[in-house]
Amino acid sequence: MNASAVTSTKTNRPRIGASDECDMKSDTGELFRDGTLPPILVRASAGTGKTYRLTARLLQILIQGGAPETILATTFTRKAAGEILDRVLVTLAKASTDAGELAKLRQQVGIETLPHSICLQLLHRLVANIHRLRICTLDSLFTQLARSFPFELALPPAWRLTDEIEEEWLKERAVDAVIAHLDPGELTTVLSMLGKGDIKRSIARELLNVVGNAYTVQRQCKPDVWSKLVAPKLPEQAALTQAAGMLRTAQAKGKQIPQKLESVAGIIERGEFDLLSDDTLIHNIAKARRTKQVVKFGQAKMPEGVDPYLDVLYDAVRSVTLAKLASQNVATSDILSAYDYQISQLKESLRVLSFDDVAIRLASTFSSLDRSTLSRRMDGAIDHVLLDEFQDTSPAQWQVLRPLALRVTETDESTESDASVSEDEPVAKSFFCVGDTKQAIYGWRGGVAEIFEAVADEIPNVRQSEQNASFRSSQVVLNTVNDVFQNLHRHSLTDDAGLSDPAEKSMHEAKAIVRFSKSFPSHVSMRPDLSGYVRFETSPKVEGDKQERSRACFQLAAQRIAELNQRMPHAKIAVLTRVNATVGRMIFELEQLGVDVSQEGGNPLTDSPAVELVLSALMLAEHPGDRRWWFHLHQSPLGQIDGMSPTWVREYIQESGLAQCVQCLAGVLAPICDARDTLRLRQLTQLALQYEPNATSRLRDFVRMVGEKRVERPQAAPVRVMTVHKSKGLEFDAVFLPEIDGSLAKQSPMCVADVPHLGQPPVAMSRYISNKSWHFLSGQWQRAFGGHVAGEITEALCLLYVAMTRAKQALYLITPPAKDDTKSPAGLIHQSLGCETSMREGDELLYESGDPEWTTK
Ligand SMILES: Nc1ncnc2c1ncn2[C@@H]1O[C@H](COP(=O)(O)OP(=O)(O)OP(=O)(O)O)[C@@H](O)[C@H]1O
Repeated sequence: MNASAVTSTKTNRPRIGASDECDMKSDTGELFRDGTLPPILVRASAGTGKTYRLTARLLQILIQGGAPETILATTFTRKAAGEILDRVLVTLAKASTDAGELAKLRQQVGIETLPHSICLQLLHRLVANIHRLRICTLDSLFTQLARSFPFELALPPAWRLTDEIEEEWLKERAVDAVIAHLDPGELTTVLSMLGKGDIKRSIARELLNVVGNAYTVQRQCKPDVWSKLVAPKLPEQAALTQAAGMLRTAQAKGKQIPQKLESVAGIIERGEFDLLSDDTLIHNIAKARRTKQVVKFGQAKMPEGVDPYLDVLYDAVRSVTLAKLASQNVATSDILSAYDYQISQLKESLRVLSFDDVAIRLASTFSSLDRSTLSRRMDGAIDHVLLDEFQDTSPAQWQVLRPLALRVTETDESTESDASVSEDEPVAKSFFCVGDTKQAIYGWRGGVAEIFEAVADEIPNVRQSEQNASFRSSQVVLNTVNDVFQNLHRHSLTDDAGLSDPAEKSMHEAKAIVRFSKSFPSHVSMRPDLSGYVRFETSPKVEGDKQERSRACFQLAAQRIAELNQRMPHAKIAVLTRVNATVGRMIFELEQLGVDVSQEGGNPLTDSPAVELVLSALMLAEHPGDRRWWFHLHQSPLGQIDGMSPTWVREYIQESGLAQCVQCLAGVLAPICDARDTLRLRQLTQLALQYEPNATSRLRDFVRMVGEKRVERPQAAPVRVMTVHKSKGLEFDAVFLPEIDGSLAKQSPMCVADVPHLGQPPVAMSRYISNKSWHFLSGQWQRAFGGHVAGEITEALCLLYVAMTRAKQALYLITPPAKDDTKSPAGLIHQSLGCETSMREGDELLYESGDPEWTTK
């Protein structure tokens, strides 16, 4: 190794470089020569140290003299960004003084001669320039970028970002405005089109649903995306009349077929084709055409000679069905345009933007900016791009990142002539991207795992590497993970994978499962010393509905957790649920057993009765005539305040502000509060302080915000409950999955997008139709619908993978009794693991591996 420490003459910063003759190899396997780090894309399985790898790259750049302001590292959460920065600083600090730590750092960055002194110099330099180092979330990067391009992005002066709650309110207000601007005739027509023929009970709810499902996706598309699905023409009237006559008079045996033909002939004559959209005969015609067989009805074949007339019938039904879908698409497009107008007006008047708004404006601006303008306007060039959790990047986000990524990977002259690059210094630029397509669980927020694949195509000379050795999980846990995901083909769900009929939803589902399974790499543990345990069991059999059955799972999980918590009070235990709604139910079961439990991401403050009292006082001021609030306050110390009345509260707020008033009311309640309520009241006052600068005149807006905003306890309890989505990036000694019984596929989507080019916006969009009607669709649309379904199944598998791989040592899987081949995660696990005991009975141990008496390391 011939590495030497040098100091860059121009910038006077510490720098370590490799000689021309010698490559250096770090323990991450990256080679670099003379200050050049190769562009690299790492496919890293769960627990294999993405953060470690990214931190190593960051340190390599810094040690080679990369200036902090030229580095951009993005990750998924603010917490992860903080962890990366901490690791860089702590690593350098330790390596400055400790020989052992220096040896580790040398190994990590691949520089055997790295001295203490350089680490110390770097540390000083970094601390002095910490504000210049961009380690942030994409949201935060985009906000910074937006501030550099206010005119191009047409941003209103003094704009601010909305949060999720405000965004929901604005959405509701915009939908109300859309409804108010439709005349009653338009409203009925639009709703009947949107709701597929039914006039929905709640107009606003239906519109909110449409907006929630389609608005974000369609914003990135061309305006005509909703008109791409075109219905074929109805057959000529003469052909229809002839078909009706021929079908009616066809010589058919038996009773069933003549009756059917008579009935369809009548429908043809009356032109009521939509009655046949879901008809078995129509399905059979479609199937016979696809399989090149004769048309059957029941067991019998259709009489000879009617085929051409059945074709006319089929074409007519197809035309009418697709025309209806096309008109629903137009109605959806109209509603979304009206909504876009209203929400844009509203946001402009309030001078607010959401993260999505910023990303979309940036995406369209960045695609037309040249690279040197980009560098100049961003307060200097970014020479090093490091992207974490890349699988969850959305197409719009990639459009913003792409020019930055291309700038640091292209070696053409335009990039070399950037003003910010000094001529006597080697151009040190680098690109690093890490992610795991098996963990792509944010499809619903616009994340598209395929973008990961697109990077491999778009970034010139990018090297690809894969890492599957986990520093997190025990081999026992990983063996189960390997067995589950590599044996998914054992489930009957994959039986249709051999089909070649794109009109069959089950084929797309089956193919997605087989694809996932075939590309699943074997995971190995780097911690052979770690004891581990996996247990898969059914909960007791209970009478009752689904709610009761899942309650039995939660109770069993709570019981096992209470035992574990008693045996190992310091073990970190997590219960991961599929949906938010069940988090509270699980917490309830644990609290019943006296387990100290907290919720990741927090609960709304309304989980405290003391907070509820303060909110009642505010509601009383807003609605003096409503006795409910009086009644609530009456028995509490707030009811005893001298002169307490709606006027008293209103005047207090007018004179001293909302936060002061909340603090005063909290002070009155303090003597009767336990530690938990006291903390929640303090958090309520803080929330009021944050809310005050942008407060509306209506107190109920504050009350509603408190009811919706999640506020975390400052310190997590040893047992935590959260959704799988929230658990991303986290790890626990033991993980409980008590909600693996739900269907793998989500409910039918509201709309489907046709995305022929990876990572690009959709070229066409349509409302969804049920699988029974897919045969009416063109090949292009069948692929789009199938692709959507496959994407959802893949996401469900990703969700299970993320959940199982959060476990360091132990994994507990609990399901209610069910059929063995049930189409749920539990069914997949049961079949993949080859469990011999059936899932049908309660209290059954289905699978066990490792040491039930495992202990934490
Ligand atoms: N090279 C390494 N040597 C020792 N421990 C490591 C190494 N890399 C990572 N670890 C440890 O392994 C665990 C998992 O690392 P990390 O969280 O970075 O994984 P990850 O790839 O981001 O996982 P996931 O994608 O599942 O969130 C952490 O406890 C981390 O400290």
